[in-house]
Amino acid sequence: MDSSLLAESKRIAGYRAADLVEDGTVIGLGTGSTVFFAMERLAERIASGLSIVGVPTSYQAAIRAREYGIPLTTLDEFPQLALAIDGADQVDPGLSLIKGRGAAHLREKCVADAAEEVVIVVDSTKTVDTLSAPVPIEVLPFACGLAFRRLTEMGGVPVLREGVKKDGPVVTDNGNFIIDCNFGAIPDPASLEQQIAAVPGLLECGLFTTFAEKMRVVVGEGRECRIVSLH
Ligand SMILES: O=C(CO)[C@H](O)[C@H](O)COP(=O)(O)O
Repeated sequence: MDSSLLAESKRIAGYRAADLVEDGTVIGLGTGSTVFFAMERLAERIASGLSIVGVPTSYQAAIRAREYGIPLTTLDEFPQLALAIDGADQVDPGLSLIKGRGAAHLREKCVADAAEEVVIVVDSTKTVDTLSAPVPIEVLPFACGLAFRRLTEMGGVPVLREGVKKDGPVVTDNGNFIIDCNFGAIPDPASLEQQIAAVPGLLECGLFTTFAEKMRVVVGEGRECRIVSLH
């Protein structure tokens, strides 16, 4: 997909998701370029009278939301959210996801858990038959060596994520490191998510397999979009 069609696909998905937001609600604001389009549309709706408050999932989301004039709060203040809008890196037919390109998946998973409904916005290049992208994993720096050992024992190929315009490892908004672990094709993402969660020091991985029942995925393709859910 060329870059202008890709941007249009993201825009159409983001706008459609923002139109699902109801007045008077508290919503999760995910991280990434597709969610920015949802924020752009929310800003338009706020200018027309929509009243919402957002819980940002990252510094990036908070900064952009402020630029758009979206009022913000915290998950501590509102541990129950009506809806969360977020992006994804891959989506399979059972609505399992890989997230975390932006290293924000730990907070994104907390916000998805808090939300009654999760709306995922993607362009059509993100839909796959089987998840296979490297899985981002937030790791306690103290446990990095152990994490490499355990992930290798699981059959993965772990790589410490390095900064761009910053020497050394990426440091997350929570002060931790990110390992991108390549498992090849992932036929049973729920089982892999559980295995990773069982390793001390691995704080959260980018596999999202437990939210499918309350999820809608808005898939943008050029000027069209479709909404996928399990029911
Ligand atoms: O998981 C994420 C950040 O941690 C993003 O939501 C995901 O990477 C999608 O980003 P984009 O919409 O820019 O493709």
